[in-house]
Amino acid sequence: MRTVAALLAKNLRCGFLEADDFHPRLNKEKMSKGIPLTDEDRTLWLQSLQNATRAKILNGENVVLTCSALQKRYRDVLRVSDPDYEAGNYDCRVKFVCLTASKEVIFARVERRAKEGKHFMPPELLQSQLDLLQVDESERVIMVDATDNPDSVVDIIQAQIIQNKAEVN
Ligand SMILES: Nc1ncnc2c1ncn2[C@@H]1O[C@H](COP(=O)(O)OP(=O)(O)OP(=O)(O)O)[C@@H](O)[C@H]1O
Ligand SMILES: O=C(O)[C@H](O)[C@@H](O)[C@H](O)[C@H](O)CO
Repeated sequence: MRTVAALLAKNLRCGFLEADDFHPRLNKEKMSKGIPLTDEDRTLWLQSLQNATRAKILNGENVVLTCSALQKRYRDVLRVSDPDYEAGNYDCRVKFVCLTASKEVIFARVERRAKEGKHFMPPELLQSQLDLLQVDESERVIMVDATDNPDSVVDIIQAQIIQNKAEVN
């Protein structure tokens, strides 16, 4: 996500936030030992992400946030960043993009990155993340194939955002 999000933010000429930077040290230590976080571990983290994106929105800015917002209830916390959000209104200012790939592709990418010492996330945690992933069509999450090259992925995301806007208006 970081790869694609950084490019998207550059194209949109806006800021970019990485949710991993908001984890307390204990959460990162837990994950690096191969222990999945609990909902309790995620509560303050999601709240701090909500605060950060809300500050951008209130300042009239766009922002791209990379975040494993795996569950609808996590995404709902982030939707509240939009001061005009009304529960269940999935056309609010907070848009979600889910980058999709097979478990094998994601595992290989995460494994390579971990071996290079570039990230705390061990690939063994992937299954616990996939077990939590929940996306319902009615939520209008934009689904994009992450096996394309990053430039194409970004083009597709931008086109999809425009199309969704046209459908709502
Ligand atoms: N479209 C792509 N094609 C090939 N490799 C990619 C692509 N996108 C990302 N990668 C590679 O996959 C690895 C993980 O990518 P990235 O760091 O963007 O993922 P992430 O979703 O931010 O991960 P996490 O959620 O664990 O932080 C990186 O080594 C990156 O170079
Ligand atoms: O809620 C969580 O379990 C965490 O946020 C994870 O999703 C990782 O931090 C992420 O996948 C690695 O970037």
